[in-house]
Amino acid sequence: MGQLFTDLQAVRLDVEANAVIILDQTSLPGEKVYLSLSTKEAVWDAIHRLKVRGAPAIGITAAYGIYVCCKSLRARKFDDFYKGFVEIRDYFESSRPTAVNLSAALERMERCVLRNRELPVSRIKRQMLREALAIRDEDAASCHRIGVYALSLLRPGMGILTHCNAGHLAVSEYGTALAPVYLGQQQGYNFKVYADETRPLLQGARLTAYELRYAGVDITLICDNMASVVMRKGWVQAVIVGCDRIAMNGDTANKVGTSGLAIMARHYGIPFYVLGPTSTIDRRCPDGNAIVIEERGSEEVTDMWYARRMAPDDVKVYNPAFDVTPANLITAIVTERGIARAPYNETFERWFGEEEKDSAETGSKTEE
Ligand SMILES: CSC[C@@H](O)[C@@H](O)C(=O)COP(=O)(O)O
Repeated sequence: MGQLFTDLQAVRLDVEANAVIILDQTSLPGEKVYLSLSTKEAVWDAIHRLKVRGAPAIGITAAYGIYVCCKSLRARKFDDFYKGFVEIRDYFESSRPTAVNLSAALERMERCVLRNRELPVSRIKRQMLREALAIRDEDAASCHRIGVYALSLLRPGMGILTHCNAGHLAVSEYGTALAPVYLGQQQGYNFKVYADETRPLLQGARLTAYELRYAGVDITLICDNMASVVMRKGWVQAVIVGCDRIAMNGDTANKVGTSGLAIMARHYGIPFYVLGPTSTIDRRCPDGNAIVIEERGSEEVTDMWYARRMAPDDVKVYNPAFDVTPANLITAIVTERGIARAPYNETFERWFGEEEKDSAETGSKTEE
Protein backbone atom coordinates (compact mmCIF):
# COMPACT_ATOMS: atom_id res chain seq x y z
CA MET A 1 0.00 0.00 0.00
CA GLY A 2 2.93 2.27 0.81
CA GLN A 3 3.72 2.73 -2.86
CA LEU A 4 0.14 3.74 -3.67
CA PHE A 5 0.02 6.21 -0.79
CA THR A 6 3.23 7.96 -1.80
CA ASP A 7 2.81 7.80 -5.60
CA LEU A 8 -0.76 9.07 -5.83
CA GLN A 9 -1.42 11.82 -3.34
CA ALA A 10 -4.78 13.43 -4.10
CA VAL A 11 -4.03 16.60 -2.15
CA ARG A 12 -1.17 18.03 -0.14
CA LEU A 13 -0.04 21.38 1.16
CA ASP A 14 3.22 22.97 0.02
CA VAL A 15 3.87 25.34 2.90
CA GLU A 16 7.01 26.86 1.37
CA ALA A 17 5.30 27.69 -1.93
CA ASN A 18 2.03 28.53 -0.14
CA ALA A 19 0.03 26.36 -2.52
CA VAL A 20 -2.34 23.41 -2.49
CA ILE A 21 -0.99 20.64 -4.69
CA ILE A 22 -3.55 18.31 -6.21
CA LEU A 23 -3.35 15.32 -8.50
CA ASP A 24 -5.66 16.28 -11.36
CA GLN A 25 -8.18 13.42 -11.28
CA THR A 26 -9.73 14.43 -14.60
CA SER A 27 -6.46 13.33 -16.27
CA LEU A 28 -6.39 9.88 -14.67
CA PRO A 29 -5.75 7.14 -15.55
CA GLY A 30 -4.02 8.44 -18.68
CA GLU A 31 -1.68 10.98 -17.16
CA LYS A 32 -0.44 11.93 -13.70
CA VAL A 33 -0.65 15.72 -13.65
CA TYR A 34 -0.10 17.71 -10.47
CA LEU A 35 -1.58 21.20 -10.21
CA SER A 36 -0.45 23.94 -7.88
CA LEU A 37 -3.33 26.06 -6.58
CA SER A 38 -2.59 29.34 -4.89
CA THR A 39 -5.59 31.54 -5.65
CA LYS A 40 -9.18 31.22 -4.50
CA GLU A 41 -10.36 30.93 -8.11
CA ALA A 42 -8.00 28.03 -8.77
CA VAL A 43 -9.16 26.16 -5.66
CA TRP A 44 -12.83 26.76 -6.50
CA ASP A 45 -12.34 25.59 -10.06
CA ALA A 46 -10.46 22.45 -9.03
CA ILE A 47 -13.28 21.43 -6.68
CA HIS A 48 -16.07 22.41 -9.06
CA ARG A 49 -14.57 20.58 -12.04
CA LEU A 50 -13.76 17.47 -9.99
CA LYS A 51 -10.03 17.81 -10.45
CA VAL A 52 -10.06 16.98 -6.77
CA ARG A 53 -13.15 15.10 -5.63
CA GLY A 54 -14.58 12.73 -3.07
CA ALA A 55 -16.16 14.21 0.06
CA PRO A 56 -13.20 14.10 2.50
CA ALA A 57 -10.65 15.21 -0.16
CA ILE A 58 -12.87 18.19 -0.96
CA GLY A 59 -12.93 19.09 2.75
CA ILE A 60 -9.14 18.86 3.04
CA THR A 61 -8.68 20.95 -0.13
CA ALA A 62 -11.02 23.62 1.22
CA ALA A 63 -9.15 23.72 4.56
CA TYR A 64 -5.75 23.95 2.86
CA GLY A 65 -7.16 26.39 0.31
CA ILE A 66 -8.59 28.81 2.82
CA TYR A 67 -5.30 28.77 4.73
CA VAL A 68 -3.30 29.48 1.56
CA CYS A 69 -5.63 32.31 0.47
CA CYS A 70 -5.83 33.86 3.95
CA LYS A 71 -2.06 33.70 4.30
CA SER A 72 -1.83 36.11 1.35
CA LEU A 73 -4.28 38.58 2.91
CA ARG A 74 -2.58 41.83 3.88
CA ALA A 75 -5.02 42.75 6.66
CA ARG A 76 -3.39 43.54 10.01
CA LYS A 77 -6.53 44.10 12.09
CA PHE A 78 -8.66 41.10 13.04
CA ASP A 79 -11.92 42.55 11.66
CA ASP A 80 -10.40 43.14 8.23
CA PHE A 81 -8.79 39.71 8.22
CA TYR A 82 -12.05 38.03 9.24
CA LYS A 83 -13.95 39.86 6.49
CA GLY A 84 -11.49 38.41 3.96
CA PHE A 85 -11.88 34.96 5.51
CA VAL A 86 -15.68 35.06 5.26
CA GLU A 87 -15.52 36.11 1.60
CA ILE A 88 -13.30 33.14 0.71
CA ARG A 89 -15.38 30.76 2.86
CA ASP A 90 -18.61 31.74 1.09
CA TYR A 91 -16.97 31.45 -2.30
CA PHE A 92 -15.59 27.96 -1.60
CA GLU A 93 -18.95 26.84 -0.22
CA SER A 94 -20.54 27.63 -3.59
CA SER A 95 -18.26 25.20 -5.46
CA ARG A 96 -20.19 21.98 -4.75
CA PRO A 97 -23.26 21.66 -2.54
CA THR A 98 -23.74 18.01 -1.58
CA ALA A 99 -20.64 16.85 0.30
CA VAL A 100 -20.96 18.15 3.86
CA ASN A 101 -17.21 17.75 4.41
CA LEU A 102 -16.64 20.98 2.48
CA SER A 103 -18.70 23.18 4.79
CA ALA A 104 -17.68 21.15 7.86
CA ALA A 105 -13.99 21.81 7.14
CA LEU A 106 -14.63 25.51 6.50
CA GLU A 107 -16.67 25.83 9.70
CA ARG A 108 -13.85 24.20 11.63
CA MET A 109 -11.35 26.64 10.13
CA GLU A 110 -13.67 29.49 11.08
CA ARG A 111 -13.94 28.28 14.68
CA CYS A 112 -10.13 28.24 14.77
CA VAL A 113 -9.95 31.84 13.52
CA LEU A 114 -12.58 33.05 15.98
CA ARG A 115 -11.15 31.40 19.07
CA ASN A 116 -7.76 32.97 18.28
CA ARG A 117 -9.14 36.43 17.52
CA GLU A 118 -7.14 38.07 20.31
CA LEU A 119 -3.84 37.01 18.70
CA PRO A 120 -1.98 39.07 16.06
CA VAL A 121 -3.09 38.12 12.53
CA SER A 122 0.28 36.46 11.78
CA ARG A 123 -0.29 34.04 14.67
CA ILE A 124 -3.89 33.40 13.64
CA LYS A 125 -2.49 32.30 10.28
CA ARG A 126 -0.15 29.87 12.06
CA GLN A 127 -3.09 28.43 13.99
CA MET A 128 -4.99 28.02 10.71
CA LEU A 129 -2.09 26.02 9.31
CA ARG A 130 -2.12 23.69 12.30
CA GLU A 131 -5.87 23.25 12.05
CA ALA A 132 -5.79 22.47 8.33
CA LEU A 133 -3.04 19.88 8.84
CA ALA A 134 -4.98 18.39 11.74
CA ILE A 135 -8.05 17.97 9.52
CA ARG A 136 -5.96 15.96 7.07
CA ASP A 137 -4.23 13.87 9.74
CA GLU A 138 -7.48 13.08 11.52
CA ASP A 139 -8.96 12.07 8.21
CA ALA A 140 -6.16 9.61 7.53
CA ALA A 141 -6.47 8.14 11.04
CA SER A 142 -10.28 7.88 10.63
CA CYS A 143 -9.91 5.96 7.39
CA HIS A 144 -7.73 3.35 9.04
CA ARG A 145 -10.21 2.89 11.89
CA ILE A 146 -13.14 2.69 9.46
CA GLY A 147 -11.22 -0.06 7.67
CA VAL A 148 -10.67 -2.02 10.89
CA TYR A 149 -14.36 -1.85 11.88
CA ALA A 150 -15.55 -2.69 8.37
CA LEU A 151 -13.16 -5.62 8.01
CA SER A 152 -14.83 -7.21 11.04
CA LEU A 153 -18.02 -7.44 8.91
CA LEU A 154 -16.28 -9.27 6.04
CA ARG A 155 -14.84 -12.74 5.43
CA PRO A 156 -11.84 -13.80 3.32
CA GLY A 157 -12.57 -14.49 -0.34
CA MET A 158 -15.76 -12.37 -0.43
CA GLY A 159 -16.93 -10.60 -3.56
CA ILE A 160 -17.39 -6.88 -2.89
CA LEU A 161 -19.23 -4.47 -5.15
CA THR A 162 -18.45 -0.76 -4.92
CA HIS A 163 -19.66 2.38 -6.69
CA CYS A 164 -17.86 5.60 -7.66
CA ASN A 165 -14.53 6.15 -5.91
CA ALA A 166 -14.26 6.25 -2.16
CA GLY A 167 -10.67 5.11 -2.00
CA HIS A 168 -7.24 6.61 -1.60
CA LEU A 169 -7.88 9.22 -4.30
CA ALA A 170 -11.05 10.48 -2.61
CA VAL A 171 -9.65 10.80 0.87
CA SER A 172 -6.23 10.17 2.32
CA GLU A 173 -4.35 6.91 2.55
CA TYR A 174 -6.84 4.02 2.95
CA GLY A 175 -9.93 5.86 1.73
CA THR A 176 -13.30 5.04 3.27
CA ALA A 177 -15.22 2.40 1.30
CA LEU A 178 -11.96 0.89 0.09
CA ALA A 179 -10.26 0.92 3.51
CA PRO A 180 -11.35 -2.65 4.41
CA VAL A 181 -10.27 -3.78 0.95
CA TYR A 182 -6.76 -2.40 1.48
CA LEU A 183 -6.52 -3.73 5.03
CA GLY A 184 -7.85 -7.10 3.81
CA GLN A 185 -5.24 -7.06 1.06
CA GLN A 186 -2.50 -6.61 3.67
CA GLN A 187 -3.93 -9.51 5.68
CA GLY A 188 -4.42 -11.96 2.81
CA TYR A 189 -8.24 -11.78 2.57
CA ASN A 190 -8.16 -12.08 -1.24
CA PHE A 191 -11.32 -10.10 -1.86
CA LYS A 192 -12.71 -9.99 -5.38
CA VAL A 193 -13.82 -6.43 -6.00
CA TYR A 194 -16.37 -5.39 -8.64
CA ALA A 195 -16.26 -1.69 -9.52
CA ASP A 196 -19.24 -0.03 -11.18
CA GLU A 197 -17.94 2.21 -13.96
CA THR A 198 -20.13 5.02 -12.48
CA ARG A 199 -21.65 7.08 -15.23
CA PRO A 200 -21.57 9.85 -16.23
CA LEU A 201 -18.02 10.76 -15.14
CA LEU A 202 -16.68 7.22 -14.74
CA GLN A 203 -15.02 7.59 -11.34
CA GLY A 204 -15.27 3.79 -10.98
CA ALA A 205 -13.59 3.04 -14.30
CA ARG A 206 -11.03 5.82 -14.19
CA LEU A 207 -10.17 5.97 -10.50
CA THR A 208 -11.31 2.92 -8.50
CA ALA A 209 -10.12 0.43 -11.11
CA TYR A 210 -6.86 2.38 -11.39
CA GLU A 211 -5.99 2.63 -7.71
CA LEU A 212 -7.03 -0.95 -6.88
CA ARG A 213 -4.93 -2.32 -9.72
CA TYR A 214 -2.06 -0.14 -8.53
CA ALA A 215 -2.34 -1.86 -5.16
CA GLY A 216 -2.59 -5.35 -6.71
CA VAL A 217 -6.20 -6.00 -5.66
CA ASP A 218 -8.32 -8.45 -7.71
CA ILE A 219 -10.58 -5.96 -9.50
CA THR A 220 -13.22 -6.45 -12.19
CA LEU A 221 -14.79 -3.44 -13.88
CA ILE A 222 -18.48 -3.62 -14.84
CA CYS A 223 -20.93 -1.15 -16.39
CA ASP A 224 -23.47 0.19 -13.87
CA ASN A 225 -26.29 -1.76 -15.48
CA MET A 226 -24.47 -5.07 -14.91
CA ALA A 227 -24.59 -4.92 -11.11
CA SER A 228 -27.74 -7.01 -10.95
CA VAL A 229 -26.12 -9.68 -13.11
CA VAL A 230 -23.10 -10.17 -10.83
CA MET A 231 -25.38 -10.17 -7.78
CA ARG A 232 -27.68 -12.77 -9.29
CA LYS A 233 -24.71 -14.95 -10.17
CA GLY A 234 -23.77 -15.00 -6.47
CA TRP A 235 -20.47 -13.21 -7.03
CA VAL A 236 -21.17 -10.41 -4.55
CA GLN A 237 -21.40 -10.95 -0.77
CA ALA A 238 -21.30 -7.28 0.26
CA VAL A 239 -21.90 -3.86 -1.29
CA ILE A 240 -19.67 -1.16 0.17
CA VAL A 241 -19.97 2.52 -0.69
CA GLY A 242 -18.78 5.88 0.58
CA CYS A 243 -20.97 8.87 1.37
CA ASP A 244 -21.22 12.61 0.81
CA ARG A 245 -23.76 13.49 3.49
CA ILE A 246 -25.51 11.33 6.05
CA ALA A 247 -28.73 12.65 7.61
CA MET A 248 -29.43 12.06 11.31
CA ASN A 249 -31.94 9.29 10.49
CA GLY A 250 -29.30 7.46 8.40
CA ASP A 251 -30.53 8.48 4.92
CA THR A 252 -27.35 8.79 2.88
CA ALA A 253 -26.39 10.85 -0.17
CA ASN A 254 -23.71 9.33 -2.37
CA LYS A 255 -22.86 9.22 -6.08
CA VAL A 256 -25.96 8.82 -8.23
CA GLY A 257 -26.67 5.13 -8.74
CA THR A 258 -25.99 4.18 -5.13
CA SER A 259 -29.66 3.95 -4.13
CA GLY A 260 -30.38 1.62 -7.06
CA LEU A 261 -27.62 -0.68 -5.82
CA ALA A 262 -29.15 -0.69 -2.34
CA ILE A 263 -32.52 -1.71 -3.77
CA MET A 264 -30.88 -4.54 -5.74
CA ALA A 265 -28.84 -5.65 -2.74
CA ARG A 266 -32.04 -5.90 -0.66
CA HIS A 267 -33.63 -7.97 -3.43
CA TYR A 268 -30.73 -10.41 -3.46
CA GLY A 269 -30.27 -10.45 0.34
CA ILE A 270 -26.79 -8.90 0.16
CA PRO A 271 -25.65 -6.59 3.01
CA PHE A 272 -25.26 -2.96 2.00
CA TYR A 273 -22.69 -0.97 4.00
CA VAL A 274 -22.02 2.78 4.01
CA LEU A 275 -18.54 3.79 5.16
CA GLY A 276 -17.46 7.32 6.03
CA PRO A 277 -16.06 9.53 8.77
CA THR A 278 -18.39 11.09 11.34
CA SER A 279 -17.60 14.44 9.68
CA THR A 280 -19.95 13.26 6.90
CA ILE A 281 -22.90 13.06 9.31
CA ASP A 282 -24.84 16.33 9.18
CA ARG A 283 -26.49 17.01 12.52
CA ARG A 284 -28.51 19.84 10.96
CA CYS A 285 -30.05 17.46 8.47
CA PRO A 286 -32.92 15.36 9.92
CA ASP A 287 -33.48 13.17 6.86
CA GLY A 288 -32.64 12.75 3.19
CA ASN A 289 -35.25 15.27 2.01
CA ALA A 290 -33.11 18.07 3.44
CA ILE A 291 -30.04 17.12 1.38
CA VAL A 292 -29.30 19.41 -1.56
CA ILE A 293 -28.44 17.33 -4.62
CA GLU A 294 -25.97 18.88 -7.02
CA GLU A 295 -27.15 19.07 -10.63
CA ARG A 296 -24.40 19.26 -13.21
CA GLY A 297 -24.10 20.24 -16.86
CA SER A 298 -25.88 18.23 -19.55
CA GLU A 299 -22.65 17.73 -21.53
CA GLU A 300 -21.49 15.28 -18.86
CA VAL A 301 -24.26 12.96 -20.08
CA THR A 302 -24.25 13.76 -23.77
CA ASP A 303 -20.49 13.89 -24.32
CA MET A 304 -17.85 11.49 -23.07
CA TRP A 305 -14.62 13.10 -21.90
CA TYR A 306 -12.47 10.94 -24.13
CA ALA A 307 -14.69 10.66 -27.20
CA ARG A 308 -17.11 12.41 -29.44
CA ARG A 309 -20.65 13.42 -28.58
CA MET A 310 -22.95 10.47 -27.98
CA ALA A 311 -26.41 12.08 -28.03
CA PRO A 312 -28.50 14.25 -30.38
CA ASP A 313 -27.68 17.96 -30.12
CA ASP A 314 -30.95 19.20 -28.66
CA VAL A 315 -31.90 16.31 -26.38
CA LYS A 316 -33.18 17.21 -22.89
CA VAL A 317 -30.92 15.92 -20.12
CA TYR A 318 -31.32 15.46 -16.35
CA ASN A 319 -27.99 15.01 -14.55
CA PRO A 320 -28.19 14.75 -10.73
CA ALA A 321 -24.72 13.97 -9.41
CA PHE A 322 -25.93 12.20 -6.24
CA ASP A 323 -28.90 10.29 -4.90
CA VAL A 324 -30.22 9.46 -1.45
CA THR A 325 -30.32 5.89 -0.19
CA PRO A 326 -33.03 5.54 2.46
CA ALA A 327 -31.80 4.36 5.85
CA ASN A 328 -34.00 1.27 5.78
CA LEU A 329 -31.97 -0.17 2.90
CA ILE A 330 -28.66 0.30 4.72
CA THR A 331 -27.42 -2.67 6.77
CA ALA A 332 -24.92 -0.61 8.74
CA ILE A 333 -23.05 2.70 8.69
CA VAL A 334 -19.38 2.34 9.63
CA THR A 335 -17.40 5.32 10.91
CA GLU A 336 -14.14 5.77 12.82
CA ARG A 337 -16.23 5.61 16.02
CA GLY A 338 -17.76 2.24 15.30
CA ILE A 339 -20.61 0.45 13.53
CA ALA A 340 -24.10 1.97 13.67
CA ARG A 341 -27.30 0.13 12.86
CA ALA A 342 -30.85 1.49 12.77
CA PRO A 343 -32.18 3.49 14.52
CA TYR A 344 -29.22 5.71 13.66
CA ASN A 345 -30.12 8.91 15.56
CA GLU A 346 -29.22 7.55 18.98
CA THR A 347 -25.79 6.29 17.94
CA PHE A 348 -25.00 9.47 16.01
CA GLU A 349 -25.94 11.64 19.03
CA ARG A 350 -23.69 9.52 21.26
CA TRP A 351 -20.79 9.84 18.79
CA PHE A 352 -21.21 13.63 18.62
CA GLY A 353 -21.08 13.79 22.43
CA GLU A 354 -17.84 11.75 22.43
CA GLU A 355 -16.40 13.95 19.70
CA GLU A 356 -17.10 17.16 21.63
CA LYS A 357 -15.42 15.70 24.70
CA ASP A 358 -12.37 14.63 22.67
CA SER A 359 -11.98 17.97 20.89
CA ALA A 360 -12.31 19.90 24.18
CA GLU A 361 -9.46 17.76 25.57
CA THR A 362 -7.22 18.05 22.48
CA GLY A 363 -8.01 21.75 22.07
CA SER A 364 -6.85 22.58 25.57
CA LYS A 365 -3.62 20.62 24.98
CA THR A 366 -2.70 22.15 21.63
CA GLU A 367 -3.62 25.83 21.88
CA GLU A 368 -0.66 28.15 22.25
C1 LIG B 1 -14.85 8.88 0.35
S1 LIG B 1 -15.58 9.66 -0.92
C2 LIG B 1 -17.32 9.38 -0.78
C3 LIG B 1 -18.08 10.05 -1.84
O1 LIG B 1 -17.66 11.36 -1.94
C4 LIG B 1 -17.94 9.31 -3.17
O2 LIG B 1 -18.52 8.06 -3.06
C5 LIG B 1 -18.62 10.12 -4.24
O3 LIG B 1 -19.81 10.02 -4.44
C6 LIG B 1 -17.78 11.12 -4.92
O4 LIG B 1 -18.46 11.84 -5.90
P1 LIG B 1 -17.64 12.89 -6.78
O5 LIG B 1 -18.67 13.54 -7.63
O6 LIG B 1 -16.63 12.11 -7.55
O7 LIG B 1 -17.00 13.85 -5.81
